[in-house]
Amino acid sequence: MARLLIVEARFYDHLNDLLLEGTRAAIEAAGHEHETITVPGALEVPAAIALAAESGRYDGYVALGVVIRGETYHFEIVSNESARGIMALTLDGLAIGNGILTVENEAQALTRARRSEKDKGGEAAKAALAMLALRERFGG
Ligand SMILES: Nc1c(NC[C@H](O)[C@H](O)[C@H](O)CO)[nH]c(=O)[nH]c1=O
Ligand SMILES: CC(=O)[C@@H](O)COP(=O)(O)O
Repeated sequence: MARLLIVEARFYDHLNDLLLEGTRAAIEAAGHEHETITVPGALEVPAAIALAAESGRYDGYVALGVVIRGETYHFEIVSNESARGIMALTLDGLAIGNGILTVENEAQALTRARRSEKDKGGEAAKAALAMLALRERFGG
């Protein structure tokens, strides 16, 4: 049984609740266990994963959050830099699924967060599990 850490950037409570539902369902359906920690925003997710990885307590990670475009360039910073940080961690060998939504509006977020629709939270969990299986296949 694998232990996954869900790292959620809780910027929009109602959207994160939907993402978490899909993520947790996917992990439990695969017979694994999970814990959840919360950070303020997507920019804090990579560092939180890095800190958790130092503990050696987790086999994989799921990053969750929602970034909705506002009026300024900050959308690009938050979206691109959180993704870049997560990608760097995956290239260091961590099994991570990235379920941080980067969208234009709440309607786009709702469709992707709902388990009954695009279920991006479940998708991210399955990606983390797939990478964990791949690492185990190669003896990591
Ligand atoms: N606007 C959104 C943010 N912004 C906050 C940053 O992620 C970060 O917490 C802050 O800059 C302090 O370091 N975060 C989201 O997750 N979603 C947003 O829409
Ligand atoms: C994605 C963001 O950081 C965004 O919510 C910030 O809004 P604004 O660009 O209007 O300050």
